[in-house]
Amino acid sequence: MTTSYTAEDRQRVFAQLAADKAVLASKGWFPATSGNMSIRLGDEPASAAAPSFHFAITASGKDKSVNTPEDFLLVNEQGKPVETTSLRPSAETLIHCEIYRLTGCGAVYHVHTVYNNLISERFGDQGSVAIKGVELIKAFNIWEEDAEIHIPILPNYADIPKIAALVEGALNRAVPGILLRNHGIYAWGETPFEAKRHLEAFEFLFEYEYRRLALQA
Ligand SMILES: CSCCC(=O)C(=O)COP(=O)(O)O
Ligand SMILES: [Zn+2]
Repeated sequence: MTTSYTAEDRQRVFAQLAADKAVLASKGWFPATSGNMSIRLGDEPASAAAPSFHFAITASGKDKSVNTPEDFLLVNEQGKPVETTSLRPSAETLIHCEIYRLTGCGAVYHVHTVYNNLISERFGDQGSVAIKGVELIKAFNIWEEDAEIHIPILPNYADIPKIAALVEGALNRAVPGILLRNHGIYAWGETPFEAKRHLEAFEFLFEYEYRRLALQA
């Protein structure tokens, strides 16, 4: 594959990942080394028609609340490293691959929080959670009044390829995120800025829904 990005692009993307990782870590969203993040390199959309692409992703098992020179590596559309490195890509890289392939997005961020775990468990049996009439739904570029969104929830198999195989069937094109039951949220966007905005909106909505249900109890 001829790459359409330079060494400077690689450094810029690693720096963006480091900056966003620090912000998400400051919110406590990477407990116990959990979570992973990736940003696609190059300008080509990762569509089915052009399935070759590279992305930078967090190395597996790292403490995401600290910055080191060994936090990120480059992989291809199959999740295989494309540079010589001792680092292992995230154990969940195949889920990132599938999200890029299906959506052509530019960044995928994944975090584990108490609220996303509780909501995914509460609504896991129905396969999605509905949230309606909250202003922050506009963060997903959904502007209709009193909008309702349905966030898909997948089972949390230990076998990551088994989860990745379910992403296509679960994807809701209007909603840039998927919950894994009792695990966490994957959120994506055309840019890292958008992926982070979507992630923050999801987490707000999960806390909102948890507290709304608690008020009713
Ligand atoms: C202790 S977290 C379990 C693995 C996980 O769900 C996760 O998000 C982090 O895995 P990675 O390989 O990306 O560090
Ligand atoms: Zn995870």
